Order: sequence, then C-alpha cells, then structure tokens
Amino acid sequence: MVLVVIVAGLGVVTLLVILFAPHIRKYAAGGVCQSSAVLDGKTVLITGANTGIGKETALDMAMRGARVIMACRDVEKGEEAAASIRAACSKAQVEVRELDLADTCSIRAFAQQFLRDVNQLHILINNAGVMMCPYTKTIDGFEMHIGVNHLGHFLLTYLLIGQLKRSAPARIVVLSSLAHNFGWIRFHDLHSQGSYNSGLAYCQSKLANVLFTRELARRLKDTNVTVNSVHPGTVNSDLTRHSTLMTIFFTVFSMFLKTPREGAQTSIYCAVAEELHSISGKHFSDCAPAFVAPQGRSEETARRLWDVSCELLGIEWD
Ligand SMILES: NC(=O)c1ccc[n+]([C@@H]2O[C@H](COP(=O)([O-])OP(=O)(O)OC[C@H]3O[C@@H](n4cnc5c(N)ncnc54)[C@H](O)[C@@H]3O)[C@@H](O)[C@H]2O)c1
Repeated sequence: MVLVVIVAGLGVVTLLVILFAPHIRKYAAGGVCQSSAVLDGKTVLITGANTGIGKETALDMAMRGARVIMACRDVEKGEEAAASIRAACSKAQVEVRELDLADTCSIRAFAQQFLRDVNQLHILINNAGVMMCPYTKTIDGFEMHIGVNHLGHFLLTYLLIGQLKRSAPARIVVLSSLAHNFGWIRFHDLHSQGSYNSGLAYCQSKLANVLFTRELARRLKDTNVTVNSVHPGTVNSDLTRHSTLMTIFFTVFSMFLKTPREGAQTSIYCAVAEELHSISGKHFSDCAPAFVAPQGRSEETARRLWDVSCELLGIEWD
C-alpha cells in the first residue's frame, strides 16, 4: 500500500514537472540584461573566464565590441574558450593571460604585465571562484576560499585601481552569492585553522566579497569608478566540482537552475547598464537590486576586513 502511494506520488510530481516545465524554465532563467550598450574601444578584464558564467560574460562583452582579456589559471583551457568565442563572434577581440589567484606572485606578475601592455581598463569583472573544496591553502598560506575568492581579487583590484581611475568612467563587478547570507567573518580564525567546514568557508568568502564591494565603493566616491556585487542565481556550472553531493543536487535539479548564459546576465547588467552609471556599493541579482544580509551591511566589519586584508597582503591601500 505504502509503495503504491509513493509510486503514485512520484508519478504526479513527474507529471506536474513535465506540465509546468516551460514555466519553471522561464522562472529559473531570471532577469535578462536589456542594455544594448556598445563597448567599441573599451577594455574588459574578466577573471576565471574560461568556463561557466565568466566565459558567457566574455562572449557578451566581445559581441558588444570590447577588447576582452580573459585572465585564466589554465592558459590552454583559456585558449580553447577564446577559440569558441571567436567561432561564435568573428569580430571578437579576445586574448588569454595567465592568472592564478591562489598565488600572490602570479597576481603581481599578471598586473605588472597588464599595466605594461594595456593602456586602459574600463571594466574589471572579479568572477573567478572556488566552492566547497577540501581544506587546502594558497601558495601564500591563506585558506583557499578566502584566499582566491576574496584576497586574490582584493590584491588584483588594488594593483589595477590606478588604471581604472585613469580610464574612468569605469566599473568593477564582484561576483558574490546569495550564500553571503549564511556567512560571517571569523576574524579570530579567518583561515579556518581551528575548525573547517567547506560550506561555511565559501559563505565567509562570499560575504567578504559583499563587504569589500561596499567599502571600496565608499573609498571610490567621486572617482567615477563604481563597484557593485552580484548574485548570479543558482547556475548549472562546474563550480560544484569539489562536492559530490552538490554535483548530484545540481544534476537532479538542473531544470530549476540557470544556464551559464542566464547566470551571466546580472554581471553583464552591472558592467554595462546605462542606468547604473552612478550606482555603487550595491548588490544585484536578476538584474535588480537584491537583499543584503545585516552582516553584509556592517560598516565596522567592512573596515576591519579591509585592514586585515591589507595586513595579510602586505599592502597599504587608503
Ligand atoms: N554557479 C552558481 O550557482 C553560483 C552561485 C553564486 C555565485 N557564483 C559565483 O560565480 C562565479 C563564477 O562561478 P561559475 O558558476 O561560473 O563557476 P565555474 O567553476 O564554472 O567558474 C569559476 C572559474 O574560476 C576559475 N578559478 C578557480 N580558481 C582560480 C584561481 N586560483 N585562479 C584563477 N581562476 C580560478 C576557474 O578556473 C573557472 O574558470 C564564482 O565566483 C562563484 O562563486 C556561482
């Protein structure tokens, strides 16, 4: 009897999903960037642009006429992605450069070369990220999530901020996540040496992205360089590669998830939408302002995180 009820229940659920599939897909897809902004003569730098949301963002920027620099850890994979972008858009000006955000020497070398070869930078998209990896450290001894997702991008932005100011109006887009709601900054154990939970480490790094965005926006006031953070939605990408459970979840519920192209829409919106030209320090999702958890609105935490980040990276950034 119980078995019959379970089978009948599953049958009804399957039927409902099939019936409502188009509506579910439409809802999952979320907002679309409506801007027709042209980026001829503009330079865009995207980290982690060889896959997922970053690759789709790179394609969109290239189609708008921008010179797109794809900063990738794996140059070979980056070149494959660049080739597929060129195949989709014959006028695409895309180039791949090596950048490992888990290594401050690589970040410094990348920035040095970039500043030598590229005169202007109009849009910086801090897109790269890792999620739920086993406990590992970056070359410099930072826990991987906080090291790559926050500190790596913090240093990169610091090294390129002069170029962005000289190229203004310019924009910075920081890929955060809804997951920031579940994070808190563990100043007493930022690198999870005492205890480690990969989910919480990810959430902490995404909260750090939101706090960095707010504090940077405050410091960039009147420079004509704006910065906003983004939750791209729940996107069917390779981000879950370190977690079998999450990979299974994402596979089973793929119909309810965004494609990478749909997931790229809010990054694109924050990078080009005309109505955002003076908006800074905000958080967006589905191409609209989004909720920020109280811990993401704390000016005190943002300033403290800024100081701690500078100290860890050995830089002075006023
Ligand atoms: N997929 C989602 O559901 C989701 C949800 C919320 C936020 N995000 C955020 O969106 C961003 C893009 O994620 P995605 O879904 O496209 O995932 P993805 O795994 O497809 O892309 C991540 C990119 O980051 C790069 N990367 C990782 N470590 C790096 C390092 N040390 N140096 C340089 N590059 C490195 C990867 O090579 C890859 O190109 C991430 O910051 C992620 O946290 C994704």
